[in-house]
This record gives sequence, structure tokens and C-alpha cells, in this order.
Amino acid sequence: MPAQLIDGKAISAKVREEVAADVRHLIDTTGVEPHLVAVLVGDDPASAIYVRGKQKACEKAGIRSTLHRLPAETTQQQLTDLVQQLNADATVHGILVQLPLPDQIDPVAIIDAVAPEKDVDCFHPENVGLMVQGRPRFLPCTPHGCQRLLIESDVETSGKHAVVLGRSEIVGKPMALLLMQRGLAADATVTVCHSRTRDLAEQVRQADILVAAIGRPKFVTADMVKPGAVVIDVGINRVDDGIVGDVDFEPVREIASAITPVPGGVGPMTIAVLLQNTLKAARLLAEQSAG
Ligand SMILES: Nc1nc(=O)c2c([nH]1)NC[C@@H]1CN(c3ccc(C(=O)N[C@@H](CCC(=O)O)C(=O)O)cc3)C=[N+]21
Repeated sequence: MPAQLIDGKAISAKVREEVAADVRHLIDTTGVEPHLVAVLVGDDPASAIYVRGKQKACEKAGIRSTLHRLPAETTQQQLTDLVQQLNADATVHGILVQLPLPDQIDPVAIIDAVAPEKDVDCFHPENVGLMVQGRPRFLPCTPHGCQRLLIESDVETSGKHAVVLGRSEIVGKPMALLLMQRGLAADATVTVCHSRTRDLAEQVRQADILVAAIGRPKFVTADMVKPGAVVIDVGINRVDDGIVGDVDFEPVREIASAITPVPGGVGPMTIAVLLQNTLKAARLLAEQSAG
């Protein structure tokens, strides 16, 4: 029997409705209208699609969204100036600087420049530190989106062996952390695999829950998946005929017990969590000004 399909579109719609209700409540009780500002430097087509998805989702959830488009030649100083201006703007609650940035810009310096209270990506070291210590301010959008998919699909993770394929700062590393922490969609025994892992296929085959975030099209083949495993595909790889994940979907679907599709899996969840974080940022500000 093929695996249950984990419907990220449907689950993200539910999360966005929760956010929309909470946004209305925040506006009614405090007058604060959550506001997300995205900054896009250059014109990477993949980034442009993400930005459009975000703006539409914001609109539907009652969150104000602004897009700053800067030319590809923008300097480090110019981008830093814009970030500082947004930090100082009390009407802005969330700041998202779209990655990757052009080569002349140091992404770490830009991430550090974003006010931690407005860092809805959860990339700033203060927010990463809080998350590592299990007292998060924000949760990283894609990893937490994956957790929510597991929760909504009633996947038991406690005591299970989770394998995270990929060790990026944005997905793999925080994903492993969230899965090993105490709590919902967590309490797992976690292995992180990456390009230097010896016997990678053998390691991946041990997974009860597999999160593929390696950024290589169809990297995970059916022979690497334990029968009955739950497979979360974070990959968004552009190929000639559209986008494919990091998982060879059709054959793996015959072996797994549940699997996320691409598109329609993790991607929409990333956006839904971004809205949750923007709401949280606005709420924190409202509480602060209420004293
Ligand atoms: N500071 C920053 N934060 C990010 O979170 C960030 C970023 N930079 N840079 C780019 C990547 C990429 N990313 C996506 C999120 C959602 C979809 C998404 O919703 N995709 C849909 C549609 C995809 C399509 O049809 O092209 C899906 O998977 O179903 C895609 C890509 C966030 N990123």
C-alpha cells in the first residue's frame, strides 16, 4: 500500500487560519497591525516565487506586508542601512532578508544586524541561542513547519530514530535540535548525516523518521528507506520540468508509511510558520508597549 500523503497545503491552510484569527484578536484588543517586511536583493527567480507566496499569505491572514527590492549591485553598507532603518521603524514587526545574498554581501553580518525581536526567520544568534536552550522566542520556519506536519499527521516521534539528512544552519542543524528536544514532535533519537558521512545509505536506512534537506534532486532512493518510515522532503530543486524534492517520490512512496510531496509539502508550511512568527513579534511589541 502506498504511503499516506502528508498534505502541506491543507495543513498550512489550517495554520494560516489560526494565525488570521489571532491577528484579528490582536488588532481588536491592541490596535497593533502585524507588519512583515521582506528584503529581496537581486532577482533570483526562485526567491521571487517565495516572496510572492509570502505576500499572498500575509494578505489573507490580515498581516501587512511590504517588499523592498534592491538591485543586485547593492553594497553591504546599503543593505545594512536599510536593515537598521527597519529596526528603528516601530511599525515594522518582522524583517526577512531573503537568502542567498549576492557575493559582495556577507550574509552573517546582515543576519547579525537584524534586531532579534524582529528576526522572524530565527537566524539571529540570540534567537538561535534561545532555541538551543529550549526557551525559544521564535522557531525556525522550515524546521518547525516540519514538526507541525508530524503533529498534524499524528506521527509519534518520541523514542523514535530520526535521521536528518543535511546540516545547514537554516534547516538541518535546527531541525536536528528540535527533534531531540523535549516536547511535541520531538523526544527523538537523532542522527545527522551529511556529505562526509560514511555509509550514508546505511545510516539513512535506520530512520523511523527521515527529514531530507540535502538540496540534491531525488537523492533519497527507495533502497535507502526503511519500510514504514515517515519521510519529510524539504528539498526544492529546480529541474527542467518544474520542481522536485530531495526524495525520489514515487518509488519511496511505495515503501514509506507517510510522505510529504513537493510541491505542496514543507514549502507552504515554511510560509505558515513565518506568519506565526510575525504575529508573535507584533504581540511581543504590543505587550512591551502596554508595559
Ligand atoms: N531569509 C530567508 N528565509 C527563508 O525562509 C527562505 C529564504 N530566505 N530564501 C529562499 C528559501 C526558499 N523558501 C521557500 C519557502 C516556501 C516555498 C513554497 O511555498 N513552495 C511551494 C511552491 C513552490 C513552487 O511551485 O515553486 C511548495 O513547495 O509547494 C518555497 C521556498 C524560503 N526560503
